[in-house]
Amino acid sequence: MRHIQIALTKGRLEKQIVPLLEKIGIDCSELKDKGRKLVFHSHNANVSFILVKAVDVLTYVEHGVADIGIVGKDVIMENEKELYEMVDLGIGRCKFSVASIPSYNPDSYKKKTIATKYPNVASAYFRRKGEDVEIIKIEGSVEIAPLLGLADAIVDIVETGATLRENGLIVFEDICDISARLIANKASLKMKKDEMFSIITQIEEHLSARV
Ligand SMILES: Nc1ncnc2c1ncn2[C@@H]1O[C@H](COP(=O)(O)OP(=O)(O)OP(=O)(O)O)[C@@H](O)[C@H]1O
Ligand SMILES: O=P(O)(O)OC[C@H]1O[C@H](OP(=O)(O)OP(=O)(O)O)[C@H](O)[C@@H]1O
Repeated sequence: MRHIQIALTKGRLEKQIVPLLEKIGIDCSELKDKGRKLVFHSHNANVSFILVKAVDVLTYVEHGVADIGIVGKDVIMENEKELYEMVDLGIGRCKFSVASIPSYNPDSYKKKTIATKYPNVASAYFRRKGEDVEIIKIEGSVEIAPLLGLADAIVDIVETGATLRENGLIVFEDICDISARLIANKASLKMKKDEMFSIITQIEEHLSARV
């Protein structure tokens, strides 16, 4: 069996993907007891894992350093890359929404300012609606922007809605649902076809048996 390198998004998704990999028989013991290490090996399969930031998962997979990546649809939508999106893993579920303070008027004709960590997703959404908006890129804690008047509204991820609620914001429009995806390097799918499809098919079978 040829070696398969899997790039995992550090944080939320990493924790949710481990049970799925274990269900298809890939040992993840090093990942569960990881300390500060960033590279891990499976003890029963010729598979290793790297833990990187979400957008870097795309970069490692696009360049073929990783054969497979696990990353949110939000990150795929924001960053155009040359890779294959193979499986909706059904984990890391959340949505993209437009949110603001209750006095925000989404139908106003005044040009709006939108704060977001996802400028490409936000501008594409408003372009589709035929609205010309100004986008301000923010790196985190985006909910503060409408509260302090930096922006009229935000485009951000909503999962439980707690962050919006606790900051007095409400959802005005839902843009789309998000979940984690298995992505693959194009060349790896050809060069390591058997190993790649063995992993992908087992994951698909496991997911379809669950529903
Ligand atoms: N409540 C949530 N907030 C953010 N992302 C979520 C949430 N729920 C699920 N996700 C998914 O989990 C992925 C990883 O989120 P995580 O917060 O771990 O990383 P990040 O926000 O990209 O990184 P960082 O916080 O280090 O900037 C997201 O890209 C998204 O697809
Ligand atoms: O609907 P909820 O369950 O409250 O989750 C949504 C929040 O989680 C994310 O932030 P994250 O924790 O990644 O921090 P950030 O603000 O630094 O991006 C997202 O940007 C929202 O702020």
